[in-house]
Amino acid sequence: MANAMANPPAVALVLAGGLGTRMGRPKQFLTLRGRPALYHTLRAFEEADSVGRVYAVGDRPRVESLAKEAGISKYVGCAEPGPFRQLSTKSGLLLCEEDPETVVLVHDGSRCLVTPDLIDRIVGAATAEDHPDGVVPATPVSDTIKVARGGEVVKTLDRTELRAVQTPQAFRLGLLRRLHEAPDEYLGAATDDASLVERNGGRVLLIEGDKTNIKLTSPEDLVLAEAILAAREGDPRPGAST
Ligand SMILES: Nc1ccn([C@@H]2O[C@H](COP(=O)(O)OP(=O)(O)OP(=O)(O)O)[C@@H](O)[C@H]2O)c(=O)n1
Ligand SMILES: C[C@](O)(CO)[C@H](O)COP(=O)(O)O
Repeated sequence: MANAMANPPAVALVLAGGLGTRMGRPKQFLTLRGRPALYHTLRAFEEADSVGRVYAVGDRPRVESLAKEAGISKYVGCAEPGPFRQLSTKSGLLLCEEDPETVVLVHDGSRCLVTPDLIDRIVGAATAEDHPDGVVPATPVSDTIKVARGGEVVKTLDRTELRAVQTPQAFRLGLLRRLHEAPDEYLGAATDDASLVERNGGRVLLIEGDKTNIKLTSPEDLVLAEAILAAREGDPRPGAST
């Protein structure tokens, strides 16, 4: 009980706005294994013990009806999306009514293969004694990454130091909300939330991510996502139940 008081359950902020330009349509409502992508995302947070409440950002009527269909008992509310990712995060953070010390998990709704295990590991690291300013799941990079300019290689990076980062990313609610008071141009240059903490001099801890926690970005990702879900459900034939 004392431990539960020291570490109140985290809240999740699931981003589901955006146009899906690279996918050709908003991807959070695309069907995977017979369910909208966002359904799978919300279910993972519902099943994660470390999460007490779930907020979303997106088209409110659609998100609410989906949360109901998915049986999300932790669902609290949905904020209006902004014109780009960080303004959607900001909008969602303003809806969160918890104490500033509460851990907030910002997650791409389009990472619909996130697991309760990964979520709980992130919260565990965020509430550990050494109290990092941010916790981010990451995987080693397997391709060689080159810096290019005008179609020509400028240099090749040392990939032993490179990590591909994912969401959920965990922070203290008060800190992340304060960092989102920055001008829109500054927020617009950030491609994830952790980079705002880094630029503010904060300490961001990396924990082992999950290779299957892919982000639906372009059409070919759907094939992979279907296959991963099928394997998790013990079905060797991707798409067989859709
Ligand atoms: N204005 C935005 C843009 C993105 N997102 C969310 O942020 C996550 C990552 O965004 P991204 O993959 O870039 O989505 P889109 O902006 O829709 O895609 P694109 O860049 O191809 O248009 C997604 O879960 C998306 O729903 C959001 O809530 N609000
Ligand atoms: C936050 C993120 O998922 C970390 O990998 C990624 O930066 C989002 O990028 P997007 O272009 O907004 O999809």
